[in-house]
Amino acid sequence: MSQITIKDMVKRYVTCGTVTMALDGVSVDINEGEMVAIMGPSGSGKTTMLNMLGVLDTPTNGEYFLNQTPVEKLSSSNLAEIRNKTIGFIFQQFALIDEYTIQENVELPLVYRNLYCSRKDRLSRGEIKKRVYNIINDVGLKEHINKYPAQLSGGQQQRVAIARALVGEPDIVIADEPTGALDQKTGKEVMELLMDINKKGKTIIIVTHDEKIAAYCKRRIDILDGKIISDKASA
Ligand SMILES: Nc1ncnc2c1ncn2[C@@H]1O[C@H](COP(=O)(O)OP(=O)(O)OP(=O)(O)O)[C@@H](O)[C@H]1O
Repeated sequence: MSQITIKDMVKRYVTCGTVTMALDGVSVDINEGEMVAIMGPSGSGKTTMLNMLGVLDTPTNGEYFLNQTPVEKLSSSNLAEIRNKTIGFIFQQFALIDEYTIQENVELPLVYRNLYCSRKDRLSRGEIKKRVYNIINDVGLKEHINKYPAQLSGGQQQRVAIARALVGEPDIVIADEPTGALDQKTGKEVMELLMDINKKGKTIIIVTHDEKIAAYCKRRIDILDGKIISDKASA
């Protein structure tokens, strides 16, 4: 059964009387455990689609079912919970907080979660520390846990961002050009890490314009002018 179903999704922007169809009738199903690349030239609608998949934005028309639940029926607190618990996000420029240590950056999703969840579901300080340590260890950065982002290389910073995306144990990881700010060798290491995470059962959706990065994914969806023009297994 599909984890994600999008049906006839349209996103229309109107700026100074000019209409842009950023998404023009997109339909797609993504199953649990898939690793999917979304590809297309600049302006084709990739980021718009990612924003929809991540429930960061609402479509003009169309439907989105996440685990068979219609997203449009969810309250804003349910949506916030999905963004915190069900989906982990990774961005091109890492989006780490410079003034926070690696430990503090990675624990942020759990700190936010404690603010809204019921008292009985709250994680103790000790549990948070343990989960953060384990995930930082998994991405190979335990000796850097008390450093600040500026003291790490680009590849290491992206590993921190991956740890932060995973610490809440999401089912789906969404990555927007995760290797875009990295050299080729470091980008390859980050993709190998994402492949390992996918092998553990997480669904991974990556926006990229890089053929080499798309080749790590089992499925490739090409977008042009807001429409899916191809959806197939990677060669
Ligand atoms: N907030 C907005 N207001 C108006 N138009 C927008 C807005 N966001 C995106 N667009 C337009 O929608 C279209 C799709 O943009 P989108 O950012 O999704 O493309 P993209 O494929 O991610 O491009 P890139 O690879 O350059 O990031 C573009 O024509 C863009 O100019």
